[in-house]
Amino acid sequence: MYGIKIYNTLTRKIEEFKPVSPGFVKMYVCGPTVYDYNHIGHGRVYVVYDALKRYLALRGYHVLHVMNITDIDDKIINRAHQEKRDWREIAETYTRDYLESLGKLNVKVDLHPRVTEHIKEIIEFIQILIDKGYAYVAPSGSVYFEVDKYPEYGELSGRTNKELWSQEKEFISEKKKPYDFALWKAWKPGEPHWDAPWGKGRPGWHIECSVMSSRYLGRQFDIHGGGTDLIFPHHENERAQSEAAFGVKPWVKYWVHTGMVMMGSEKMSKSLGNIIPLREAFKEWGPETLRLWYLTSHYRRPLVFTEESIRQAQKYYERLVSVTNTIKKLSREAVSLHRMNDEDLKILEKLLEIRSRFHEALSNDFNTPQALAVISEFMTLVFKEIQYNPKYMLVLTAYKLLREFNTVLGVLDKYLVETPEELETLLDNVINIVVDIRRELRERKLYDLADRIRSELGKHGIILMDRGKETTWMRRK
Ligand SMILES: Nc1ncnc2c1ncn2[C@@H]1O[C@H](COP(=O)(O)OP(=O)(O)OP(=O)(O)O)[C@@H](O)[C@H]1O
Ligand SMILES: [Zn+2]
Repeated sequence: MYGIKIYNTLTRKIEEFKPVSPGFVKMYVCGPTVYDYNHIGHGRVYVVYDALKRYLALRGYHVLHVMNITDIDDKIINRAHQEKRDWREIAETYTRDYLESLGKLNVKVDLHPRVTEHIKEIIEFIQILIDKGYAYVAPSGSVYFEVDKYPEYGELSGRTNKELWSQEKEFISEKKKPYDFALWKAWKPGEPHWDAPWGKGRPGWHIECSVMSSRYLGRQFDIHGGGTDLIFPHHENERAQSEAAFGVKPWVKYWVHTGMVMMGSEKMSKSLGNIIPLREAFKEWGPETLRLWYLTSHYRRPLVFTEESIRQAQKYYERLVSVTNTIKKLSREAVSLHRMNDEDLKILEKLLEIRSRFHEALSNDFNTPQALAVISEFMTLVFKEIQYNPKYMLVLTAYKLLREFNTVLGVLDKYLVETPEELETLLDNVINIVVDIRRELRERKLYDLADRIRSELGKHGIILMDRGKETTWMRRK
């Protein structure tokens, strides 16, 4: 099997993937600021890391996936003021929308830490930075990270020129340097606040991710994700804070960033007003199509929204459903044969070669569009060859492969489970076979075996009634 390789934004190279602890992958992804409905740009981040996690799990790793919820922030406070609502209510409303969206997209996150539930840890972390001389308290009571104390600043984003570091201009008058950034924001009237040793206030944005990732994943972990829009300043700042506080290098082994969902040549963004909310997209195209659409482009590339590209994803999804139904039908009807001819062997080899290329694509910097192209070849093989040569072994192998593909795609779950009706039919068929064999046993006067079958089935509520040579049966409800 292919070794997994992944692109690391920090080194700008595709690297061999080796987690800090063998077999255990710790992954942190920057989640949403819950001040508005999620749009289809956010959905890409959710789906890409979920699919990556599923692939790593398929390759035998245990993955712990943490995604934070930013439930206190300038954007939430502003929204609360605009709408004259409590900031907690705003956060609650859009957290619900976020969690519902994940459910629809079939994204499973292991832990969802919220900032407001980690204020104590945030204060302790800031205190460490102050004690170690990396942070200073301004006269207002705000606390800033002193960027000049961390020599590696700018490496992640490739901004080696300090001129390009300037941020949080509104605090410029009290910062030592224009590029220092807030760890703690002093309280202003009308704003939520918590008590801290240097005065009441609330956490800055970047500190939460350093704190919550280390709280759940330890002081060093494997994958840190989020959109490319977060590389500067957010991830640059997170890295500076964490490496300064822990003295561990590297804090994160692989920085993995997803490209932006674009509207034409612009990033899809609330502030530009060019968004499509996820909940509308679900109604229009369905979550499965959307999930596949995200995977049609390489995760590092921008993904430009067009109706045509979504329609293509929809067609692909319909074909996947159709191939699933075909395989299920064949698996019910296929005959088990003990012999295999050369033609069968060739098809079996083709199936296994497809499987191998599926893994080759995904293990090489998680190339999902290539994996989808390989699955497309698989579908053609089922429709053009296996359908007309439904040997049990070929059908079963195809079924197994489809399940394996879906482990990553995550769009066929409802088609791959047997429905209650299908299970009923299966059970009826199995009982009929047992009853038939029992009739033969009775004909051969092997009454002890026949009686044992009747009493064993009886224990499971299946009652056999003999009348002469014939046997009828019923299920005790
Ligand atoms: N257009 C987009 N395409 C892909 N990912 C995006 C897009 N916009 C935001 N993200 C990602 O979604 C996650 C949550 O982002 P966050 O809540 O900070 O978004 P935001 O910046 O508030 O959105 P907006 O720019 O629309 O206001 C982050 O990982 C971010 O990188
Ligand atoms: Zn973050």
